[in-house]
Amino acid sequence: MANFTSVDASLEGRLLFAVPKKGRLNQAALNLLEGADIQFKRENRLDIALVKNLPIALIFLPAADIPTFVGEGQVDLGITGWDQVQEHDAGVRALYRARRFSGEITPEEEVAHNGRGSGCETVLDLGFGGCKLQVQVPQNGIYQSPKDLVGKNIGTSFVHLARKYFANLELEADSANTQVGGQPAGFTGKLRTKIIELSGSVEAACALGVADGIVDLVESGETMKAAGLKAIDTVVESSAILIKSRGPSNPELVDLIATRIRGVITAQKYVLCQYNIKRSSLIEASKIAPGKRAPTVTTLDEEGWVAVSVMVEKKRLAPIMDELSKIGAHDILALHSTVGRAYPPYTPKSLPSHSIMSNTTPTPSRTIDGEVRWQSKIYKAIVTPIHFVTFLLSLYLIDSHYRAQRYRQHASGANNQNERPWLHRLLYQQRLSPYDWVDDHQKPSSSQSTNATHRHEAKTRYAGGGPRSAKEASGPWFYRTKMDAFMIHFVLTPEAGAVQIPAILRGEQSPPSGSAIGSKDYSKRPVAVILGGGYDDAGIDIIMEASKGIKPIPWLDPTQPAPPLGPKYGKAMVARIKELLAQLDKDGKMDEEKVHWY
Ligand SMILES: Nc1ncnc2c1ncn2[C@@H]1O[C@H](COP(=O)(O)OP(=O)(O)OP(=O)(O)O)[C@@H](O)[C@H]1O
Ligand SMILES: O=P(O)(O)OC[C@H]1O[C@H](OP(=O)(O)OP(=O)(O)O)[C@H](O)[C@@H]1O
Repeated sequence: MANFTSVDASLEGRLLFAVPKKGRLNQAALNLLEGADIQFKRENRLDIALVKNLPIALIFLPAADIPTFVGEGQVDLGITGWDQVQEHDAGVRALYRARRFSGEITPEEEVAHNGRGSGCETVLDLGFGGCKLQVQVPQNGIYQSPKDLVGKNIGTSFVHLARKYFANLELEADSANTQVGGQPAGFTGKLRTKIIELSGSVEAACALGVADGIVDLVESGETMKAAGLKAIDTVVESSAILIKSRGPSNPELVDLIATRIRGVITAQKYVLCQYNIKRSSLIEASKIAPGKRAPTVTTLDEEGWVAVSVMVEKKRLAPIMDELSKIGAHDILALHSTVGRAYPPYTPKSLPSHSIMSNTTPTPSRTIDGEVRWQSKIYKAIVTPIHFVTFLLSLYLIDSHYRAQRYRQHASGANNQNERPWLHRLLYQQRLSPYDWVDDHQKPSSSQSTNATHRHEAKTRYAGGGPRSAKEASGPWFYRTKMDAFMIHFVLTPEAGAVQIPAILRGEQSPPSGSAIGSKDYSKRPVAVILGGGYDDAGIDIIMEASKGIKPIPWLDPTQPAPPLGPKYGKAMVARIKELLAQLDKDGKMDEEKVHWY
């Protein structure tokens, strides 16, 4: 039972969000909340949970009651089934119709109330909880069509929708009779069909002689079949939806949640399918799985073979994998859902060298040869700590080297420099780095003026730069040479990007994050999304789809030929990014939602 009084005060200022407390929609709704980074801890038996990272309180309610709470405006937002919203709507209409019949309200007042509907507005379809509310009768019984059930007993949990359905049937039957007998027809509010309200196990009603037919939900059809029933009509097709009240307390927060959930749904809808195939079959394979834009193709070391990554709708994955294997695709792998198939069945020899599976498939020495495995354990036990310590040491050395260099170069002018100026210049070639923050009250010298001013402008625009604290602003002349001054936020996976990037583009000040990299300064919105080489078209599509229409911004895609990975790679890519951004800025294209290659 809900303990509302004890948490009353803490609900103050929070958006109330109703979530199904049990049943078919419960787990999927909780998964969505987790994906949207809505963090909460639900105490045992308490039906209210305060969200830790947003001003939201979750209210756990039966799915059937959620439309009532949202419709009445006591709760701002809710997840429930479309069928439940329809049932609530039919109930509200029935109530006003009854009041009109009793003379309590006028026909005009009834129309006005109906115009306002149930008070619930659909925000978005959540893509799960798909089912149909169907009229069902005994498989071998005497009823063949819905009209055979007029005047009979109907068992259901959806009494209002069932009443509406049979009222229409009766009206149809009566008007047919009118045409024959010449009597006036019209629904009088008295239903001849008897609707019997049942709260569960509705399918048992016919066998037990309680009802002649039922109106109940069907998904797989297993329950119906097991109860010896068959469907003869569909009343409503349903899936889970996000609904909001007419006047939510915080419309911006409602939009934010909707955007995050939309991102999660997009990411859930697709999987990344990877496979190896002969280049000669590539065109045929692209017809089977064209991806959202185009498949990403990588040449393998084995002559004539390529590795392909492509985004595939999850529900079409199995037939697509079958089709691909038919035309000779090998090592088909679906990422993010851990579903995989290898054609032909895996043997170490059958793998093309350096194929996409080589990263994920254990090497023979690790999986087949027990002795080697034993040796490698000892080897690992000795070498891993050495690697770890060496890694930490090298980080320390790099950091202290650059820290010392920054101090030497910039500590309150030349007086504080340890070396003589000529030696300093010789050693460090003092010049601004691409990511420098140039202090506002410390104007660049005339020899640096054009570049530095340009850089200063670029910095302010592209990175939202400047001192991070008052101490830093009043401190010694300080250069920030680390990438995080330029990069606000770093995204690790397409799924994370589908949630995090839309949040940042919307201007959220504390968007969800899975990485410590980046300045995390969200006070200015970013001006570009720079896609790294680790994302292929499929991954990029997932993020872009979720971010569509939020803020027009250039998306920089590293699809041009690049130098091989190595010391030159980073520098070259950064130079290209900067060059492209400057060009887009010059051409006035920074406000267009477009992909540009760099
Ligand atoms: N078999 C099903 N398959 C998919 N979705 C379903 C199915 N049954 C119900 N639903 C959806 O889930 C919603 C909640 O139904 P469910 O029976 O799980 O609720 P509940 O709160 O547990 O109620 P009850 O106690 O009556 O079972 C339904 O309104 C419908 O939208
Ligand atoms: O077509 P199927 O996949 O078999 O699903 C249909 C069943 O699911 C729902 O009941 P639920 O299991 O939620 O329990 P209930 O009968 O107590 O409502 C519905 O009322 C059906 O009985």
